[in-house]
Amino acid sequence: MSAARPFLACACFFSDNVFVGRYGLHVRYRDERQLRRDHGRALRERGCRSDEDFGAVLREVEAEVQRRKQLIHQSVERRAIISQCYKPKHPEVYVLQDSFLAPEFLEIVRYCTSPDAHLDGLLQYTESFSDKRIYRLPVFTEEFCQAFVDELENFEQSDMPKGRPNTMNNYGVLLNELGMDETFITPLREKYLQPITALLYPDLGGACLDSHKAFVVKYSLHEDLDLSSHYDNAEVTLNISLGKDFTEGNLYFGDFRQDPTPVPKYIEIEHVGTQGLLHRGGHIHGALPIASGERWNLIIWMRSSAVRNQLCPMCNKKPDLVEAEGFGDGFTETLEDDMPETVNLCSLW
Ligand SMILES: O=C(O)CCC(=O)C(=O)O
Ligand SMILES: [Fe+2]
Repeated sequence: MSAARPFLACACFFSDNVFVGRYGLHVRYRDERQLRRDHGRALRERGCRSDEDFGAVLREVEAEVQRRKQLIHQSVERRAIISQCYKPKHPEVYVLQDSFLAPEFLEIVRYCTSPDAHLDGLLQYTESFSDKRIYRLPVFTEEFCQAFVDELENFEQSDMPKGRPNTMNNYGVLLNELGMDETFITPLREKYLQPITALLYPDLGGACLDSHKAFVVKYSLHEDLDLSSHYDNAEVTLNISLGKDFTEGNLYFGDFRQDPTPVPKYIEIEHVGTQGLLHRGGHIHGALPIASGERWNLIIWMRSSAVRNQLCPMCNKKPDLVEAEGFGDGFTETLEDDMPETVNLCSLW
């Protein structure tokens, strides 16, 4: 079974999807000539005109590639330091309990795990947005969200080493470094979320989401205000609003990555405290700037090795597998025996 195998990453992490913040553009980077050839025009169109401008982009991209190369090692070190030295303010929030979850969410999970559960039945419990396969559902209680954000602020104010949540968000917390994967996020994914995603996204491996990357992102007026358009390194994403109070900062969604239209139509969706939005990871989206307050979200990028082993969602090629720590990027080695003529996404459905 794939679950027993170590999780791996795709080598494209060290060259593809490098975000150039100042021009809001994702680029691929092998060397300077290739960067000019592949992205020179798009960069010029966004205002990168002089040699100095281009030099600054080159330095930013090279620094990001270097950061990625050191990432695994540094993350392991941070995790060790945090587990030895950090004193949680709310130790109880590290271990998932039913009491953290909204009664309506537990009701949805009960429905999805019942023998006759079906998609139309589930849709009675959730709010769906147009035909985009985006769903809103209650997840946590207010009390849990408050205690969790208070805990994260305590961590933020501590002198513990902190990593960036992903290549685009600068502020937030990587939950595996806080030691929350085993006791919180994995049980949440396996026991509560998977019955739901199995009905909503069977074609994306929703019944066999076997790993994740979970982090909290934070926006405030003097930190990140918004998030540029992107797609996630995930088959299915859950984005839960933890508060605090904020105005504006809606999410927007455009096309599905593999299905772009010439003029994408965007829809805006408001984030409601304690509630989650489920969407396909490959759905292009971003967050509009907040106008006041602080916006904290728990993001869970859920991955299915059965799906991504066929095609890496970040480079759109057969993954070039490289070793990784923990869940890596959710790939596993595919053995000859696993490969029927047609891809058996997952034996559970
Ligand atoms: O801030 C948000 O609500 C969106 C975050 C997001 O899309 C991401 O981190 O992948
Ligand atoms: Fe995202």
